[in-house]
Amino acid sequence: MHGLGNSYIYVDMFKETLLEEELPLLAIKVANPYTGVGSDGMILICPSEVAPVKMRVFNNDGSEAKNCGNGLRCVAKFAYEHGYVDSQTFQIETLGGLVEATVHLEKEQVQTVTVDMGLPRLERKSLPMVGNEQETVISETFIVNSEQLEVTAVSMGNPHAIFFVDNIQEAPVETLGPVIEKDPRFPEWVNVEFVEVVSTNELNFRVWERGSGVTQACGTGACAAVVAAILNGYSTKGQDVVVHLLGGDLTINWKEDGHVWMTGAAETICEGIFLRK
Ligand SMILES: N[C@@H](CCC[C@H](N)C(=O)O)C(=O)O
Repeated sequence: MHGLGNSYIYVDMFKETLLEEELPLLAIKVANPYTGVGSDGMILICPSEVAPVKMRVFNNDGSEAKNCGNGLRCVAKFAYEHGYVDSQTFQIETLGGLVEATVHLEKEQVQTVTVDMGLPRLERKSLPMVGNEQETVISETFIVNSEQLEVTAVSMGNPHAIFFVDNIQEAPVETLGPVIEKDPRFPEWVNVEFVEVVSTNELNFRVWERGSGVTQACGTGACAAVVAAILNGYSTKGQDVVVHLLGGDLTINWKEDGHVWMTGAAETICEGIFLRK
């Protein structure tokens, strides 16, 4: 399945049994475009004790992440269309906590999904980012490869470093992205986003994802970008902001109550059997 081209191989753990220790290598194998299926990683759709369904996310380097916005929309679509939930609004457990998803239907098929992504966390310890644990990181000077940038750091359950740029076409995604991803100031590494402000309700966005590299879209990253834009005075809370990603658009709203809402597409590509060797 994919959300705006951010593709994962989804495994239905209501039916499959996998050993915990084989998961990282399996993610690497299925994600390989030459000897596997090819994807940004692997997502497990699991039974949960606290919600109808639980999501586990593995990047294509085998590392496990705590959250995935595009993955949540696809898990919601899968759970609804496979009858694992009995209403259009339901909770999904993630390693980052519980979120609420609402599926929107056309002819009984889920086309788009809205997810209450919860509260962004801004203190350094929630990323984590080195420095005073309680401090926030808003437009802080960040020198990398002798270049002086300004970073805003936001956790959406997973860590994001956001850099505002004048022109998205010239954003150094593939050059600085991998360097910042593994910068020691982020001990658990970080997702790196470059954002161009088009207007108060429109952003252009490119991402270098932790553990996966350049992807077509990042749902948690788009949420973090809107939070960062508001923290930096480019936009305001309580309005829809359209984020243009390589794979399409997401609508994000950081509401007055502090919750971030994300709406966007979820699509099934194919279903099949992966032969494990
Ligand atoms: N593509 C995702 C995020 C996947 C996890 C991320 N690479 C991490 O390691 O935190 C999204 O849509 O949010």
